[in-house]
Amino acid sequence: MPENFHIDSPAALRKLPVSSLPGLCEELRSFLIDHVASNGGHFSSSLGVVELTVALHYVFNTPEDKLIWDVGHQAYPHKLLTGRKGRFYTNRLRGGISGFPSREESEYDAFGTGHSSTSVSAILGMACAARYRGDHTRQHIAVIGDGAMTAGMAFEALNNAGYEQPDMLVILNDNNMSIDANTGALQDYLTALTTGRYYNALKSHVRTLLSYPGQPDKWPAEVLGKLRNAVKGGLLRYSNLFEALNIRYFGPVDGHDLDKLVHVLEKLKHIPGPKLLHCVTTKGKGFAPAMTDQAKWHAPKTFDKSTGATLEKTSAVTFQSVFGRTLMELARKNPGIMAITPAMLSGSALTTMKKEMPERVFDVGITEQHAVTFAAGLAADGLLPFCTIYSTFLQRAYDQVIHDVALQKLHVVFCIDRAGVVGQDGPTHHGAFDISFLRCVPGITGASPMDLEDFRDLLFTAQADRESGPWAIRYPRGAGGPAPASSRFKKLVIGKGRKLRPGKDIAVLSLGPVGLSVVDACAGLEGELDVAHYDLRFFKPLDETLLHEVFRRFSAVITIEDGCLAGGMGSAVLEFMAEHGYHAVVKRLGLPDTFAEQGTQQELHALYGYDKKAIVAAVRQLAARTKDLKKVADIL
Ligand SMILES: Cc1ncc(C[n+]2csc(CCOP(=O)(O)OP(=O)(O)O)c2C)c(N)n1
Ligand SMILES: CC(=O)[C@@H](O)[C@H](O)COP(=O)(O)O
Ligand SMILES: [Mg+2]
Repeated sequence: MPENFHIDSPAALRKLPVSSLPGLCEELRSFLIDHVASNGGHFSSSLGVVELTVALHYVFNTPEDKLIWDVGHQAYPHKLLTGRKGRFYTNRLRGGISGFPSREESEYDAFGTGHSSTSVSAILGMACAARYRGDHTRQHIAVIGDGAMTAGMAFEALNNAGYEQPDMLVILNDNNMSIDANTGALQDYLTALTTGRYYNALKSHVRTLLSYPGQPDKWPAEVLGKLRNAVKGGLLRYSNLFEALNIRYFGPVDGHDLDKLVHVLEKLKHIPGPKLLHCVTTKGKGFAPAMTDQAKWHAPKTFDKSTGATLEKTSAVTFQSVFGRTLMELARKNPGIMAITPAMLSGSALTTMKKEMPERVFDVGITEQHAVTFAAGLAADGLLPFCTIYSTFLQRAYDQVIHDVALQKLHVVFCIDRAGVVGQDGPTHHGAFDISFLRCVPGITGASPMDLEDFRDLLFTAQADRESGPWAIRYPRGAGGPAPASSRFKKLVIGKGRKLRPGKDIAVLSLGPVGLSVVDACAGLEGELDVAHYDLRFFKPLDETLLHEVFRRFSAVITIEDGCLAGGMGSAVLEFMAEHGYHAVVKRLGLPDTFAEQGTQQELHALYGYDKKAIVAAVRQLAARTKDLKKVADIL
């Protein structure tokens, strides 16, 4: 057994001599490589912060001292060192530990994360709370990556911290990568800092100047003092972004050098006020393939650890690949089309388009709010932005959707990726709420394709009519049934659904790819029940003609959506029914009023009652119930 393998608590860690720490890091790395190779998960960010994690828990008195991991996808070594090594085999699995820090899971997880750029605000809140209580001993540390630092929210927090001046430490983990290459002027600035071109070079020139022999004798003390103040307080301070915000800047420091890290962190413990330590690390450190192709190894599926070869090969055509290809196809014909992604270039399948037409694809950093208003600006000036955002991250930009796009009737097409349950990322990442929060925004056209061909047609239709205002097209993570049969586009009628199957016993209304499970369920019920199936396709505007037909013909209706029930498509159908005075028994299937847990998408569809089996059961149950009701009505 490796020497330090038993270390799974910071208390035990702190008993080790500093000289043992590199050995522990090696063991943690090899555990991580083994684990992710056989289970998949977030990988290279965790590999990059092994030394930093060990040093932080070594120097600081966690969990009394508060430590927050931004995004939290790099927190695997933190989990291993804080009592979760034994349960780590359940990481991201249904019922297992979360892939992100979670307050419910451990007292060492000072703040739940998953979405980016929250750590500085949260640690500032804790630091101010401690100050208010008169607690001046507790330490407050946030670890934030260079990608996460691009978000407005991180800067809002720094701005506030520089003003409030509580004792807190921000560790900027600069690995020069987001998921894909980090973009933006900030990254250039950080690179300049790490290569010592500006701030540290200036600092050292100033030091030399101020200690030049003989000078103090020649210049009057008052003049020298003024010069010193001017240089230190003005020139030096304003040549560093963080110093300019009243946050003391330290670094850059090699984030893999344990001696150095322990030494610097010990020192910083005793320096009051807000401080930022610029730590330089390598994403994927210790696993050669991950250091070579860092984007690919952000969150791999299972792989062979000796070769780096992927083990899970799938031939399924995904919504993402169809999206990437279709948008390029449309953009070749329509010069107004632009693509925008807030730091999810490869996840949103825009990498190829970026290569082919770089000036028409904007990776704007982790800036969902900016991404939406930037798209609004492009649209206001006559271009046709396809603003591609994961459903869960669009939550951040709700006001921008309403105020900057919808209110001004701008033709922005929101491509809402990862809609519905996403799988093992769990509650922080499920795209549960978008139908509900978009359905109430006036003027938006909201749609969800059932299959890949329909998806292409929706994308085509969304760009075809410049007067159609904002669009939202939601689609899930992963496979979308058979590949599109046709390479031609059909212009769809906005707000029109389709009847996929006539029937007389019961009607099922579906929205999006869950419709494919309904198709299977109906086939399974053949000969037993005659089920009608309607694909609503649009959740706004609703297809009122279709709904009149449904409620005139059926007294039992099931609605199915991959999203939350509260305010969702089923709710819209109920509103329609009430408004038009129809009476029917309506059973809604979708996500209940809880935060959906983690698990594979299939597991979650089953758990929340909208996989094929659950649909069959729901149809049978509702059919039996309405039969009974009919009998009672006949007797009465
Ligand atoms: C609000 C939000 N937008 C996007 C993401 C997706 N995301 C997760 S990690 C990541 C990159 C973060 O880069 P960085 O902070 O530098 O950490 P690294 O991966 O380099 O360790 C992105 C874009 C997210 N989690 N939250
Ligand atoms: C931590 C984070 O937010 C991303 O890494 C996210 O897990 C990516 O999800 P996809 O794998 O669905 O792109
Ligand atoms: Mg980074």
